[in-house]
Amino acid sequence: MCASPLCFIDTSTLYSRLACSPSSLFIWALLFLSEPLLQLTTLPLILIEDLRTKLFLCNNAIVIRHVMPKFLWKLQNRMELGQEKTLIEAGATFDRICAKYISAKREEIRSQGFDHDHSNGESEDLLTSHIKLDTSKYELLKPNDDKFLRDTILTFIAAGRDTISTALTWFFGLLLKHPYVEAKIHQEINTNLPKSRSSQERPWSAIDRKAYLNKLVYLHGALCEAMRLYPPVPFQRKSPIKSDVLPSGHKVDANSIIIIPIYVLGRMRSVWGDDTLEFKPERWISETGGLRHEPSFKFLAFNSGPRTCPGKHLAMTSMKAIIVEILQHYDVKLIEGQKIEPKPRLVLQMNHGLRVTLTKKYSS
Ligand code: HEM
Repeated sequence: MCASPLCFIDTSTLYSRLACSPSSLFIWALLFLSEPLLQLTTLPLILIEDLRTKLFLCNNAIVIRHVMPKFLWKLQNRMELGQEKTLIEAGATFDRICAKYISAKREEIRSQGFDHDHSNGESEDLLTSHIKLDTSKYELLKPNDDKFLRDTILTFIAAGRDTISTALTWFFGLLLKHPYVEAKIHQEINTNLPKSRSSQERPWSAIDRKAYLNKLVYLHGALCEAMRLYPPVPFQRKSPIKSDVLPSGHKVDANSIIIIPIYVLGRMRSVWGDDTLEFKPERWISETGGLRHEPSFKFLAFNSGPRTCPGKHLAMTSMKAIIVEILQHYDVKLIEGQKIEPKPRLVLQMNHGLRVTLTKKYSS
């Protein structure tokens, strides 16, 4: 039975809050007890909100650096003008937040003892594990340097936040226009996931939960399909350090700029077939019902080669966990009459966001 719509929301904002909020970090922490290095640090909520706004502004400013002549943005930077002023202010906010957080974390580690034992299953967050790095093994890493720790936090927050929120927004945009895909995902969830447990029962362990999510092959395929059509990182920019010849025979000079259009590659008929523009999760399912492996140099959403996204598995599992939670507890409907189109940015957000109604489901 469904109640009347609970709210109307712009999901792009919601997911970006979620991907940055302690609650999603909590979900991630639950899921990844076995992969402590991939856990994000948990920042206090009020700092997260400030940071979220500043990171959003940076996204625009960084794109402008790609299209504006270098001397011009460098001049703007020196004079603290325009988008560069935004970047400088965002940098200062970020430094302030990180400085507080790093010193609090160092204090916490000091009070618990450097060799605090985690063998009881208690997890260690990313920042803690970086502060405790064994410098005799990792000579280039500098755990005593706050700047190194700040840059590490920035890399993980920037790389994991907008990408996940964008992928989820496009996923729901496509899903809600393809009711048969939605029905198949519901069926897969109902078949594979046990109903919610009573309060007497032992809560799901991270391992149980990860194992359930691994069974959701069709959902996995649908997510890959959404990212094939709308890759959160729509292009990549690379430069060779010395002149070279590409496998295609093209010569490239040292420092020349090569743009790899991932959005375009995901839509090429010669790569994906005549139905390339259709949203077909079946593309990712093998004859035996398992996942069809597509090489990373063909499906480039997470990049390929030595710089492949290290958060790939974390991202896939956390996105599946979020989708299952939403679909199990809410009826999600697209608000009619909205224009859904991409906004060409560093991260491929929707131009006007995605407006949906959420109706809470009640079990009868
Ligand atoms: C849907 C989600 C995600 C997508 C589509 C994605 C995609 C990518 C892509 C395309 C790159 C390569 C960028 C380049 O070299 O130009 C990358 C790098 C990276 N990603 Fe992700 N990512 C996602 C989620 C995450 C998450 C959740 C984390 C960590 C918590 C993460 C951490 C990183 C890091 C640290 C790098 C830099 C790796 C390097 O420079 O070698 N990503 N990601």
